[in-house]
Amino acid sequence: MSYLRNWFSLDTAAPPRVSTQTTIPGSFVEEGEDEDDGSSTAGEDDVPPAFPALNSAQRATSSSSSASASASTPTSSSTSNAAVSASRDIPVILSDDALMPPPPLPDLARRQSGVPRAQPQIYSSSSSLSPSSSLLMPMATTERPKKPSRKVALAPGYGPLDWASLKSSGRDLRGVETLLRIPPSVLKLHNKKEDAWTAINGKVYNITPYLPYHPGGEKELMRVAGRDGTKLFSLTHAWVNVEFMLDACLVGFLVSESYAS
Ligand code: HEM
Repeated sequence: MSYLRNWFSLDTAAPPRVSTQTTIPGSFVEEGEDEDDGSSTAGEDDVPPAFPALNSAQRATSSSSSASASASTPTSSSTSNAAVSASRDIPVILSDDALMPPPPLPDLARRQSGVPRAQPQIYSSSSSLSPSSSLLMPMATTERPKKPSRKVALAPGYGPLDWASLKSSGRDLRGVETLLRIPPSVLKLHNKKEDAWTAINGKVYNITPYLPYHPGGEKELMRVAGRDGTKLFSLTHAWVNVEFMLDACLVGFLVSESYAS
């Protein structure tokens, strides 16, 4: 308890109490309420380290106030060293101005109802973070699709996976022995459902086997039968990997009339 008294006691002018108890050298004396007078040699060893530390920033900033505090405290010659250091160590209570300012309010707490929330910093164009790294609701679920899907209902057994397994089945989907050089005049002869070719990005494909598998429907796909369908294809779905989808249907390469002969 003596160390607590040293910390918090302001009554440093009070004369030290003289212990009436005799201490037998070498015997253990428990540091009880009344045994320790702070003046014995053994008591000095038990004085806790100064708090704040002697070289701490807190002590440096509050040196003026603690100096005045100790100046106003009369010290008698009988006051122990521990008591003197205790008067210097009185914790200084900081005013609101001296305290660190509180952290800014989180964004949600600052929101007002009806007022749209400002774009968070991580969405700024200079940021490399994508919106998916935010805790906000994903944009995709809140926005309506710009255009309704024009996909058709495919017959059972004609889904994308069925097309993939047909491609890898080894069945002939080309209808030709070797890859050909095909001029536009030859291409336009293949414009019937049961014999439909189209050219996309310079490659000519037999699209007949793919017709029932096309998610956009047979009718749409037949619009490019017998001609160069590159433009219509790209306008409709440039993201579709036609080279991969129709690799098993490749019949040759589109060439100019003069080059074909
Ligand atoms: C010739 C090679 C073609 C291939 C391999 C092909 C393949 C595909 C594929 C994979 C899809 C589904 C796209 C998706 O899920 O996002 C699709 C959708 C579609 N395709 Fe094609 N397509 C071809 C040509 C064409 C052509 C020439 C047209 C004519 C305009 C067309 C019209 C459509 C339409 C309207 C859709 C539905 C798009 C939507 O989701 O709204 N396709 N096609």
